[in-house]
Amino acid sequence: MTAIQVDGLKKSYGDFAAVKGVSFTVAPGEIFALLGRNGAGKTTTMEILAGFQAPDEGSTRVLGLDPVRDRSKVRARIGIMLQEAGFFPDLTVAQTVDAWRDFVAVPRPRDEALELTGLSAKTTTKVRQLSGGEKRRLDLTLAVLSRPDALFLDEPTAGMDPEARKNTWEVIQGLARQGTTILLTTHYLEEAQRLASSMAIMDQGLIVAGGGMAETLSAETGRVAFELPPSVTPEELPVPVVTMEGRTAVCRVADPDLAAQTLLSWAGERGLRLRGLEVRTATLEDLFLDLASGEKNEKKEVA
Ligand SMILES: Nc1ncnc2c1ncn2[C@@H]1O[C@H](COP(=O)(O)OP(=O)(O)OP(=O)(O)O)[C@@H](O)[C@H]1O
Repeated sequence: MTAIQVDGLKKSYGDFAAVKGVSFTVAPGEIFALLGRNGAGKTTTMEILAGFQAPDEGSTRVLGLDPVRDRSKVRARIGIMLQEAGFFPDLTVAQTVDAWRDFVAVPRPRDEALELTGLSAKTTTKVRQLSGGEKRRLDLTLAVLSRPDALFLDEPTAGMDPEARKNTWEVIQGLARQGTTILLTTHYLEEAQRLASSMAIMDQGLIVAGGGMAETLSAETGRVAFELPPSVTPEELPVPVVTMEGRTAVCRVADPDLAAQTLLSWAGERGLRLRGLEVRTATLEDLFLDLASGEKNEKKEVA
């Protein structure tokens, strides 16, 4: 059973192909991150799933329904938080939530929704007096009012301070634990890595990497970095150095623990210290940088 299914999705704006054949699935209760640079096609994909736009080609299913043909049924069961919220600036937070509750069949009580997103203290504040991060939280409040089965969150934590971001992660994780399927986009890779169990990285309308977060990252090379001892050249080391970042030697290896052990015993035999030794498995950021440098190399080869 899948909550969201996308097969061969394509969408153009005039002559410009924004999404060029995208496929992925999201299981019920899963948090799925759609990642990629500005203009990669993430919002377009999300808007099609939320029924705001029709695809040119391909099929999409949300909770087993067609987001265009079964638009009203889908809308009743999903929550949406897009990049730009259309609030009335002169309404208070409470008035905004109350107005929105009128559109929802069985809405959460206003106070419960505001408590959930950490906005209880701002009930009587006018929307135009909210900070950027607080507006995102108000948007999230409206998205969860209907207790949706699937949530679409386009950059949900943009503009939030670290504490608000962490609180929002907890809200999102809590909703997923209760069974809500969540598709989110974000430019914060640490956020995606922390929240999502699956992901797709889009570039120029195509998925260039994707799958389970843990599986994808464990297939990537890890990183061992340390300060190169003054008397040593990178060529002498028992593990190949890929880059020097100032005096820091960086090795990219499949098994970073083993590489660190090899380096430490090599240094020990020579009475050397590897200051600032850092050993870690791959992060999403490494994957992004690898994709970007692979692309650069391809461009060089073509040139
Ligand atoms: N209504 C539109 N008309 C024409 N071009 C559009 C329209 N909407 C989006 N595009 C273009 O399609 C491409 C993909 O846009 P999209 O908003 O899906 O990207 P994104 O991955 O969400 O980017 P970001 O991270 O900046 O939000 C961009 O080049 C954008 O300029």
